[in-house]
Amino acid sequence: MTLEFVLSRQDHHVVGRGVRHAFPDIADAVAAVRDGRNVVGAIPFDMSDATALIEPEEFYRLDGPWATVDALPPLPTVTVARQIPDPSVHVQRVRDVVEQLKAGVAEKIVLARAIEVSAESPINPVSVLSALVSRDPMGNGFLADLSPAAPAGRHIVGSSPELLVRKRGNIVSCHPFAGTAARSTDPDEEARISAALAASAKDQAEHRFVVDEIRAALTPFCETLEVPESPQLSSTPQLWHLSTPIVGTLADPATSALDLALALHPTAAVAGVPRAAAMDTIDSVEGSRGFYAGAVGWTDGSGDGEWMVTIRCVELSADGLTGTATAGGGIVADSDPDAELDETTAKFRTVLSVFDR
Ligand SMILES: C=C(O[C@H]1C=CC=C(C(=O)O)[C@@H]1O)C(=O)O
Repeated sequence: MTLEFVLSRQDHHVVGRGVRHAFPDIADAVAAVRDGRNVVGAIPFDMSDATALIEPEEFYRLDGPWATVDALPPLPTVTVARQIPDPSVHVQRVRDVVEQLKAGVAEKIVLARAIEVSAESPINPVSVLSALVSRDPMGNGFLADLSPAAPAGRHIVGSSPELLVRKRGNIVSCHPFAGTAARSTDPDEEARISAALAASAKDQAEHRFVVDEIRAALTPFCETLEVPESPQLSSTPQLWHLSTPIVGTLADPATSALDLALALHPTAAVAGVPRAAAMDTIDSVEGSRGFYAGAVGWTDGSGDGEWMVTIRCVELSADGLTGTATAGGGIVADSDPDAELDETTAKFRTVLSVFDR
């Protein structure tokens, strides 16, 4: 049976194989969960686009991060075919957005850019997933077949550190990330970089927008909600981030993880504040984001589930010969456009480094 879906975390992983039913329309997926069916897959950034959600034929959850015993094809060499847009255009876009923010159009807007790579032989999505999970001490990784959203055969694969929402029984948790600094191999530099990130007023502001928005979105669902006053430092192999673990108890335990994901998505970690103004700017500046900056995850027939923010990822074409990685960063009024370009470059390393020779 084909592998349609994997979500790997440090303590467990979920796999979906085969397609019993595809849900290009999110409302059908929500109804399926209410009927006690398992739903897995990917939700696009723009909810008016088709979703890539399915009820798999086989659904299982096991302890520990995902790993495979199958022999996988090695990853091919890739070359950068295109940058979308050219890096200088991205810098100019950030400059323009900073001016808009200063003029009061919005308070925060997340801008992204893409790198398209060409491969000499097909990139196997499972090989990418395997490389990503084995390199991440947190065991984070995801793979989703995007066929339900057509055209068939595309996959999105990545390693996101950002938990959009998890629901177990009546406990709901979120772990938003926003505010970034590239890591160093030098321990003294590492200490300096992480301390500077924790002390950065610009990054703290960027982060606060996300936490405030999540608090507001979760409050109507919760009996209790614990939101720490200030963020903590979290790391991935490439980056330092500010992050805030949020935990609540649900007023109605029948609220599913998918219901909660839809109430939260897209957060200000990928869109901005106010959301509508940010989405308008993103749409007019970048065009469609597809599944980047969406949500990827699962909800089982009991309503429990887990959804990650779809970042640090690459979308693979159906023939596997092209991969498009996308990375973005939150822009606020005092953002530095050149630093924002560097930040996206550092974020691309998560997925593009798997092709390094
Ligand atoms: C939008 C992305 O990252 C988000 C998550 C963590 C830090 C972010 C930042 O510092 O801007 C972004 O909000 C991305 O990786 O493409």
